[in-house]
Amino acid sequence: MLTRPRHDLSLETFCPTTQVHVLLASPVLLSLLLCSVPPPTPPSPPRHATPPPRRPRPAMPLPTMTHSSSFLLPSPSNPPADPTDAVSYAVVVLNQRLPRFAPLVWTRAQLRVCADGGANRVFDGMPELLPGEDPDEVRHRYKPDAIKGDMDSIRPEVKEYYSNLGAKIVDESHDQDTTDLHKCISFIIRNPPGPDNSNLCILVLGALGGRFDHEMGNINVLYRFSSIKIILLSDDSSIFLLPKTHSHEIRVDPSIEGPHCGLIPMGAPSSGSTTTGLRWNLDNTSMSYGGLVSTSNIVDEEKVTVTSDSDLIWTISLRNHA
Ligand SMILES: Nc1ncnc2c1ncn2[C@@H]1O[C@H](COP(=O)(O)OP(=O)(O)OP(=O)(O)O)[C@@H](O)[C@H]1O
Ligand SMILES: Cc1ncc(C[n+]2csc(CCO)c2C)c(N)n1
Repeated sequence: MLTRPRHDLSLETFCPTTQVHVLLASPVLLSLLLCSVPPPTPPSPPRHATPPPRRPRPAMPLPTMTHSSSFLLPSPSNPPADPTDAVSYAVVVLNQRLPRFAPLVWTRAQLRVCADGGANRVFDGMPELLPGEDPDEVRHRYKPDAIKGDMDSIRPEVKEYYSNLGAKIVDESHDQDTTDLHKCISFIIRNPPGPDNSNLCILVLGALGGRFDHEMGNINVLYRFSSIKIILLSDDSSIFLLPKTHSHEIRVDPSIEGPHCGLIPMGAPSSGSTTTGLRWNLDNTSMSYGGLVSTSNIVDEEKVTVTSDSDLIWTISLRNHA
């Protein structure tokens, strides 16, 4: 409710008419009154000069961003009604044990990049994940398009092997300020597998577990490239950023993921986040790192929606057989 501003109080408010009449009857009192009367206040500006109080604008609905883990399904999901909506996937392999679904994700992707020692993991790990097959044939089939990084972890024979198969090998050891994952993401953005970056989704294998500084650096990449869809994957979890510029619809396929999930305001506090589809939903709730973060939440519906005034990290557990 608006209160009347102080400067609008007039003399009349202080001197009801009856009192003024009594005072006017005595000349002495009249002169006293004239002395004690404060100098006339400047006339208040006409009402129309004061801008009317601002009404809050009705909030523009945010565009919706949809998310799905269908790339983890053994057979590709229904093709989109409009083929221009088709997602183009790129995969980045980091220097960590390959998740069990690495061969599947590799096959789904149209561009495959190894971050330095990630090439060793593909060389050693793909034949291990496909035990019934000839290791040389597997290595030949799972050839990276590019290997990027500061090249202090790739073994010389692995480098030579993939170089002979035509992989692009880029030594960026001169840059000691960005991680190998960062370098790989920059490379993919400059060489997208689709017509542009609008329907690009980058799947990162081996981003979690292991060294904590690496894990935090990997999550930081989600923030540094917040306009690009990037999904960090391990055997147990999938993690991605929900930028505040959009409202989010997360399609959850219970055959491959859930029920455990989390929503974490890592970069900045949120003064209002709202969700549907979770066991413990938020209703314009504040969250902060150091205050409320949503962990051990449970997905209750196959569609989860999230809107927030801050970028949030979404994470969901992956089922063991995915
Ligand atoms: N233990 C780990 N946990 C999580 N991610 C890792 C781990 N080790 C490596 N990575 C990821 O794999 C990428 C390549 O790692 P690699 O060991 O080849 O190089 P590095 O010199 O340790 O990494 P960087 O040059 O990026 O500091 C790293 O940038 C990081 O993203
Ligand atoms: C404040 C600060 N901390 C650490 C590094 C070192 N660093 C960051 S990323 C990276 C890997 C390069 O492949 C290295 C060595 C830095 N430059 N600045």
